[in-house]
Amino acid sequence: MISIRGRVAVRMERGAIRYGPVSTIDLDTWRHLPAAQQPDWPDRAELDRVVRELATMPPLVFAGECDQLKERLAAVTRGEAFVLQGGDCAETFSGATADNVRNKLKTLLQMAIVLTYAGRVPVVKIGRMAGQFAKPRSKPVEVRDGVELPAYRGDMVNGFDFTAEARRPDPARLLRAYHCSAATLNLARAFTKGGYADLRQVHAWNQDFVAESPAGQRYERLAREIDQALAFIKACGGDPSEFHTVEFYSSHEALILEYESALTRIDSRTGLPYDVSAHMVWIGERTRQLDGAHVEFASKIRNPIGVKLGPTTTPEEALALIEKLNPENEPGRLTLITRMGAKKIRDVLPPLVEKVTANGAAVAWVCDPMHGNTFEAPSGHKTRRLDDILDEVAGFFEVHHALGTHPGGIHIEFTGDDVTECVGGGHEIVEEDLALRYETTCDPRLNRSQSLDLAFRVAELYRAR
Ligand SMILES: O=C[C@H](O)[C@H](O)COP(=O)(O)O
Ligand SMILES: C=C(OP(=O)(O)O)C(=O)O
Repeated sequence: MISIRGRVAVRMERGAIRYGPVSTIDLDTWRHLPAAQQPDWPDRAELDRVVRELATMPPLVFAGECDQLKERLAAVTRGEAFVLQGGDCAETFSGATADNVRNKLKTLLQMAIVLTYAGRVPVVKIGRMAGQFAKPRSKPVEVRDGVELPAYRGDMVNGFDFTAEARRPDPARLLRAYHCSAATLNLARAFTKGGYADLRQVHAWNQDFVAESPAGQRYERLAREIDQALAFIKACGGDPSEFHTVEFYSSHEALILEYESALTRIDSRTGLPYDVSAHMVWIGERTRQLDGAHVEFASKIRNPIGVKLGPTTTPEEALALIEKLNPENEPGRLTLITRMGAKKIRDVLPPLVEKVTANGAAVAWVCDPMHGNTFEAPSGHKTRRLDDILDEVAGFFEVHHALGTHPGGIHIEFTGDDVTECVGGGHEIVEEDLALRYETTCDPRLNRSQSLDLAFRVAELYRAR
């Protein structure tokens, strides 16, 4: 049991340091509550051994970085910045390669540039990366040709192959998830701080297949305008090398509580607990029960937290979650990620936003236009239509516009590759194309040109407000 009792806290508040006693924080209270979507670990002793080992591992992120992200999200809450959160649906161990990480970052950087330049808004860049290795599932088992096996729950838990051996939950995978997260984050930090993300590289991110797509060509025109703007800044005596690095943050769904709990540490500056597996973690639609273990766990850590809200969420539930997760109403602490579906958003989002706003809750509103818009194509592939995704985003902007609240960002599943998992887009992918390059292990992701299509549309919507 990890607990901190009677410690002295040092809290940074608006630059001032405040000292005060921390009340008893028992970080294990989640263990007494029902935890949805947890694997049925066959070997408890092995799990305990792995958890003990994880607890000795260095942090993947620092508490101070989590606080910095919280400040950035506070700006989103005030309507001064926009969140771009995205990456894989499910990262895989074999996918933790230099090429994959670079391609995903390229997509994120290109989208962020479109939003910043065309949308005229500072963008907070958060990857669904370096830890997104666990998935909640609709059914605990999968049946193929009469054979029933445990569902694939992400590489952190079991293997994707449809064999009894692969599908057996294996605690050693928690350690591998940690190491893959470390390698991915290390590379992401190198790319974003070491010159690759330099604004003067805007053209370099647009090479390979995407350059030929209509979105890639549109991007190239925008990149040329940025060149001119940088030349202008230089001519005025400014220093374009100021745009040499970007801030990048990691995030994933805090699903497997043994893993998240083993990576929760007491910050030496403040005496407060942070989940150092990522800068931000979120609670999924399937695990956001108010009296459940995930909400309890998240209520104890000091990271910025996201909560997914699906179409059945009532305003009372949203308010209760806010009260539990952000009782001090700290701006930047809580992001509500709505995933309603294009057909429902215009009906179900307004009462939520109205009640939460009337309550004075400081939250960032982010739109996940992916998870409410999945359907099965005749070929059996799970897919999403880019048009539905764009429509949900448009509905999100309409609702916030009508209520005078800030549409604070988007949360999406994309890849840096030329996959064929979602239909539509400038390089029209039709249902018959899905089998060509369908590589996701769970939900369908936007490819790079579809992601750019989306970024241009979001930038237009943001500017039009
Ligand atoms: O990514 C989200 C969920 O894990 C996913 O939508 C569940 O998919 P399933 O319905 O195939 O289990
Ligand atoms: C499972 C996910 O979403 P949701 O909880 O909204 O279904 C996800 O984002 O991977």
